[in-house]
Amino acid sequence: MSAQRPREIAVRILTQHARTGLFLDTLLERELAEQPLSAADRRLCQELVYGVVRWRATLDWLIARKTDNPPQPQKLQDILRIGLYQIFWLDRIPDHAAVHETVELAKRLGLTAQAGFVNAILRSYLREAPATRQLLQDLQITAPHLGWSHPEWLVRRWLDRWGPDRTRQLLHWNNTPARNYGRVNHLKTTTADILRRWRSEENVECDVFRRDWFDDELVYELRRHPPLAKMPSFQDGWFYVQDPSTLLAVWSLQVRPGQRILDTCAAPGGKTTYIAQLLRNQGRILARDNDPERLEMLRENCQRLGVTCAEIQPTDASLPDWARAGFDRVLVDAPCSNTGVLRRRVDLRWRLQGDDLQRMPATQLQLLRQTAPHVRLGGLLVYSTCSLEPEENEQVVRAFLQTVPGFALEHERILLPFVDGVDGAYVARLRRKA
Ligand SMILES: C[S@@+](CC[C@H](N)C(=O)[O-])C[C@H]1O[C@@H](n2cnc3c(N)ncnc32)[C@H](O)[C@@H]1O
Repeated sequence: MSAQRPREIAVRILTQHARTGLFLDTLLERELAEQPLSAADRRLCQELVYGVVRWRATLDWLIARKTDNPPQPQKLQDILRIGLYQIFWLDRIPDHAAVHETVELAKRLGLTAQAGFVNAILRSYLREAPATRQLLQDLQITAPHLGWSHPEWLVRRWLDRWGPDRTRQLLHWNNTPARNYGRVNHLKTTTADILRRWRSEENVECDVFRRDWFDDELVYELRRHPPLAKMPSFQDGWFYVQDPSTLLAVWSLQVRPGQRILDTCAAPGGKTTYIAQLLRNQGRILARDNDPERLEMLRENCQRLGVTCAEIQPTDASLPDWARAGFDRVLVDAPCSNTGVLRRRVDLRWRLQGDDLQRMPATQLQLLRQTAPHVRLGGLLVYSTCSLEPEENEQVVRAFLQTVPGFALEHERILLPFVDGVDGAYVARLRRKA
């Protein structure tokens, strides 16, 4: 196969994504594995794909202003989006190069007849660039769902709840590329050793990241690093990549060595492996999930991180199960709408539907109800999500407390990106009365 250019690959991924609905990460991984691109071209391809999906509504608004019959056929629309994204969002590509490359791209992809149309729209925006930049800024105030490229129903509910300033901070957060954080795995190394290895052998630049829900010198922001999966320290299981918000649920569990812990929705294991670390592998974790592929990831992660205290079991936790009881700690890290992690999963905002927030709580409540009997008297049940929505958080917990006797709410907390500087997360700790 002849070498392909990053913009061509980006259009192909975007078109496939629109046609098949496959996850962007999957498509990117597949395409980039097949193409011999330089590191810079890979970065450009990734940036175009993620950027265009993230800013889709704003880009389409720009395109619609200049065309009579929006939207254009998929491939043409994607080419225009890529052109405009380079002009208004990517500083490092000179404007004229962005136009030239995009027009050539249209020709190479068989749209020779439309190349003049692409050229006309992009050049017209180049002429009006300062005014358009101002227009885009105004749009963030007058129509934030378009100005910040989010579903309108979601922005409306956030505005009702938090008002314009905080909502804007959240929308900005969601459109900012996510940072990578490594949690040091003390089952395999010490903080001093991994820092030495990162800096001297692996050319990593990192900063310690501290919050009140985990120990100091545990989490590091990886500001510069080689591809994570290729780092020997990653392969050796010296660290796990996760957002610091995910550690709050485990902190709430109050883990002590020797305990028996049930982790009902465990895959791919970010929390299971941290629980094992706090247990110092002394105690038992029963780690369950109902998704075979994710269970495989859980297995690999436990093995890589040296977790020896976990038994992994495929289980549908929404069904009754009387076989196991008497756990000191039970974690229900429930499937949810994921509205707290939209910056990490850029295509998710377009998959979300308003009725997800009616559908998910029933599943979440069912998981809590079926899991509750496994907690020993006096033990703890922690419920967590990465949703910002009350329907999936406090309302589920209230519905549980009203219908299942014998539990008391001990602690509840929501992490908000614009307050805590981490992804969104909700955690409630309930104690089973002795
Ligand atoms: C938020 S994710 C869990 C993330 C995990 N705790 C971690 O920290 O890496 C939710 C998980 O619930 C699992 N799940 C969904 N429905 C389930 C069910 N009925 N029984 C068991 N697991 C379920 C999903 O497969 C998914 O892995």
